[in-house]
Amino acid sequence: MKIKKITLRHMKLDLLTPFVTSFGIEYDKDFILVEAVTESGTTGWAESVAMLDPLYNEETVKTNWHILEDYLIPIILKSGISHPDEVSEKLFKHIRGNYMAKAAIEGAVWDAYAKEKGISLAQALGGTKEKIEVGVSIGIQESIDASLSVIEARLKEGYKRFKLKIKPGWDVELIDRVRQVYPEIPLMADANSAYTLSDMDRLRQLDAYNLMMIEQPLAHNDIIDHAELQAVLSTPICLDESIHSLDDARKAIKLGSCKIINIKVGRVGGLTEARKIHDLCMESGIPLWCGGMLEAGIGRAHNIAITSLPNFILPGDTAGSALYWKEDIITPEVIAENGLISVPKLPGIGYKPNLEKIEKYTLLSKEYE
Ligand SMILES: O=C(O)CCC(=O)C1=CC=C[C@@H](O)[C@@H]1C(=O)O
Ligand SMILES: [Mg+2]
Repeated sequence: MKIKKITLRHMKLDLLTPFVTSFGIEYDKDFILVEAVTESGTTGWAESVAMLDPLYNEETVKTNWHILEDYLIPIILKSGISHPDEVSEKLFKHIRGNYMAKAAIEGAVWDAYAKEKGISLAQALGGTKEKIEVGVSIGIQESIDASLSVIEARLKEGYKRFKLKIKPGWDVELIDRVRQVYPEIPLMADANSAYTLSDMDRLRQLDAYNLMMIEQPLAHNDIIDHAELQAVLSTPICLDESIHSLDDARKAIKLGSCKIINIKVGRVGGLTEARKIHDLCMESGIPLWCGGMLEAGIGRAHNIAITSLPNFILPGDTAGSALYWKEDIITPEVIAENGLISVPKLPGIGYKPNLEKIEKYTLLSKEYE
């Protein structure tokens, strides 16, 4: 397979409601959309999950555009590709970091490859599920009552798991109140690195609430302190930001830094690496779930495909499009019915990019041949 043309688009979609975490507020979503056309005319699509500002990690829309334009696209356009695994294992191997940029173009190659084989992306990855269970990620609200109202609404929609963003001062009281109202719901907390080991006693208070996990309590690039914290917490730690590769996952498991891992395809450099982490975690008895980065429909489609692999045991963040966008850039939109999403059987990502909506939300586009 040979990619003859790549188009980058800087997209901007307005979130239905601002998304508040321990590190900032997102009112709308800027991201790069990658379109790759093969010599036989097949088109593959993927999204970069890099944010406008370097708040989740060091990558941004601008750094991605530079790495894609000056390094990754020239490599792809001059290479023959017999399998998408070659993109990360060979073609991009010498390029350090920039995982979200790499994942964006590797994902488009995977989509095109699956389409040329006439199989779904899920099938191409080795997925086994017909449906996936999904939950919701609920940002920091103006009040605990507001958080309770959001949970009530999502519970009625049938979502399978409730992730609450926490930070110092918005943690124990919040979880306590939620547990008073909802003693049994599958509940977890995501701290986005808002704590340090000095907060150990405060974090241990959360052990009283039967949380599924506490996600990324400590520094974004740490696995040592997380191992010390996990040794005293009965609640499983889930790592998100700390895991960028198969090697990071291996070391975190070896050290006992976590009992669960949140896979984000963009954070780990693409679907090939995500599948390798999946296989290691399956051998090691570490359950996975697929995290979200407020993706639009094409990114959500990739998340659905990877979540179809068997060790994605826990509900992920890939909720329905309607929770995020007035209108999505795919048809049909991603629909979660009673917290379940059917894994598409059509070739590739299984959702049709909506070119009219893509143009509507494109701020800038550039073609590379
Ligand atoms: O896409 C979703 O609904 C998940 C959103 C979400 O929880 C996150 C998005 C982006 C960065 C973080 O704030 C956070 C996460 O850590 O998972
Ligand atoms: Mg997270």
